[in-house]
Amino acid sequence: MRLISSLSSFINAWRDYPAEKNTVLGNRYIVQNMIGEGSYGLIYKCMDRKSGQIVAVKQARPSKGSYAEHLLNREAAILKSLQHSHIPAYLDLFTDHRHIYLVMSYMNGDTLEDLIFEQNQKYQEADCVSITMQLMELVLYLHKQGFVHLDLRIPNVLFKNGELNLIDFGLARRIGEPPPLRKPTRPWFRHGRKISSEHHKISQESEDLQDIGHFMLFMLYSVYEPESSQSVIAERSWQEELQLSSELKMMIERLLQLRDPYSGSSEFMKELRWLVNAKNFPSK
Ligand SMILES: Nc1ncnc2c1ncn2[C@@H]1O[C@H](COP(=O)(O)OP(=O)(O)OP(=O)(O)O)[C@@H](O)[C@H]1O
Repeated sequence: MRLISSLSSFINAWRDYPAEKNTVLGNRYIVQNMIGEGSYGLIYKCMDRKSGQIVAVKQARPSKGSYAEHLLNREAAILKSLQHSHIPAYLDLFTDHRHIYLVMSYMNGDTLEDLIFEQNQKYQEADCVSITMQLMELVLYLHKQGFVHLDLRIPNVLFKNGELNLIDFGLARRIGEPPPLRKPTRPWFRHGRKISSEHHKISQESEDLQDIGHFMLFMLYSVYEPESSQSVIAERSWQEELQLSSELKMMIERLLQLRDPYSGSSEFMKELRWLVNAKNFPSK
């Protein structure tokens, strides 16, 4: 059994072996380096020899077969319908040696995941609120266009010189469209209260809002220091571990549907703006 599983991982690693520097994809895009490796895609920074532009080229991960191709095709269709300077622009979709590639504009920045876990950036409440406002501008745009992102996580937000870019529209869909074939699971924070079955009946817009709640908690945990006096590490909820203002705590609880959920992204944005004014936080 163990032999079969190590053989299959070996085969998958071989199938997903990334393209080398200077490989020409689709007879047009020259690989500079691989910039990302997600569960469903391999992403390269390339030079488009036709336009001379630097672009991002995402290949459906060969070992993930038709599901990865399905996600890449969806992502291409959605990017085609969007036009925003902080969302990658659709440029091309092509097949080369039976592999599918999506070409999009190259977005600058480090992921918020790298900033927190590799570069040890710390986000206080004011930073968290101002970054969330920037992200919400994009989420509001998406929702107004009739789409939901459904994967608003720290590895999908890029940050550079105070500018925020949103990527990875592989799980995004039109509001009202049936869910994708399957959806990756994500880590959840321990809550002070159990989520009732009532709360599972959530609209798609509020799925994005729930993700924003977790997104904010990741930022806020960057300044969390466990108490050294605790001899036994008891499991505590985020409400107990983080020292948040009562207003922000209540807003996150509403996002996570632990109390009276928001009616939609506009209501949450209105509250965020109110909080920025009330606390005199920088809005950007
Ligand atoms: N348009 C882009 N511009 C710059 N970098 C990008 C772009 N798209 C993706 N990347 C880089 O590649 C990484 C992985 O991309 P992406 O999240 O789209 O892949 P994925 O396979 O869908 O990943 P996941 O398993 O996290 O869903 C990103 O974290 C980012 O560093």
